[in-house]
Amino acid sequence: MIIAVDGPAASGKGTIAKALGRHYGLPVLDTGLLYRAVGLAVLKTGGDPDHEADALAACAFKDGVLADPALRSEAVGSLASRVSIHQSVRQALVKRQRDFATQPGGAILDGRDIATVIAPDADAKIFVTASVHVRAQRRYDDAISHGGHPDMDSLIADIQARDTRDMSRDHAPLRVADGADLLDTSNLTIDAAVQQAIALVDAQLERRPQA
Ligand SMILES: Nc1ncnc2c1ncn2[C@@H]1O[C@H](COP(=O)(O)OP(=O)(O)O)[C@@H](O)[C@H]1O
Ligand SMILES: Nc1ccn([C@@H]2O[C@H](COP(=O)(O)OP(=O)(O)O)[C@@H](O)[C@H]2O)c(=O)n1
Repeated sequence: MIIAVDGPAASGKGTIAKALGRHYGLPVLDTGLLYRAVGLAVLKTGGDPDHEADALAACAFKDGVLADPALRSEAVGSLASRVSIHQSVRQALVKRQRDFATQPGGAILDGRDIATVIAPDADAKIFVTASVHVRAQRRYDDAISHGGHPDMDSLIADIQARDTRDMSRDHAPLRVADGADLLDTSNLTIDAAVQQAIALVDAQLERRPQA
């Protein structure tokens, strides 16, 4: 069984994907980390994230990089959204994601194009969203809890810039896939969002054609 969870930055898709993983006993891949690893590698090698050849050269990272806490920063998230517009970069990361998706027993993947490109035949598809303001507030609270000094206006601007880039790119733009259910978490606690996600997945699994 494959469950696809897509959505914009800080919508709560990672939190929901992990909770679904615990509920259904399935492994979870945060595919954003792959693009973040490419963004970080470009930064470290002094390349230009907007230059396709530089970004493609950065795709040959080792799996160990995915545990690097430096991947989690807002700056690397922004670099990730710049390298991810290149078709060759997306192509270089497809096999890793499909191998994970098709492992025996099933898997959950969260990202931007899981239900549209990576696993269009997924058994369940959820598109998680929330208002820009709520998403910026979540990033703000995260930064405060890690001892940071975030600026709300720049967080809002970063999220809006990332949404625009992710939704308007030519290859695998962020959009709600055919057959996906929308889950707006703006006014939901984490627990309520997870319960709704489980209910939506269960309902989609029920509707699956019987083999
Ligand atoms: N429904 C929710 N209500 C409040 N906070 C949430 C909710 N869902 C997620 N969060 C918090 O918002 C932040 C971003 O969530 P995350 O799941 O990492 O988003 P994404 O994977 O979409 O970027 C985290 O600190 C998470 O704990
Ligand atoms: N499947 C995916 C996952 C991420 N990405 C890109 O990688 C960036 C970072 O993704 P992420 O999921 O780590 O970002 P957050 O939602 O956690 O902020 C996104 O803004 C996208 O541009 C993508 O293009 N396709």
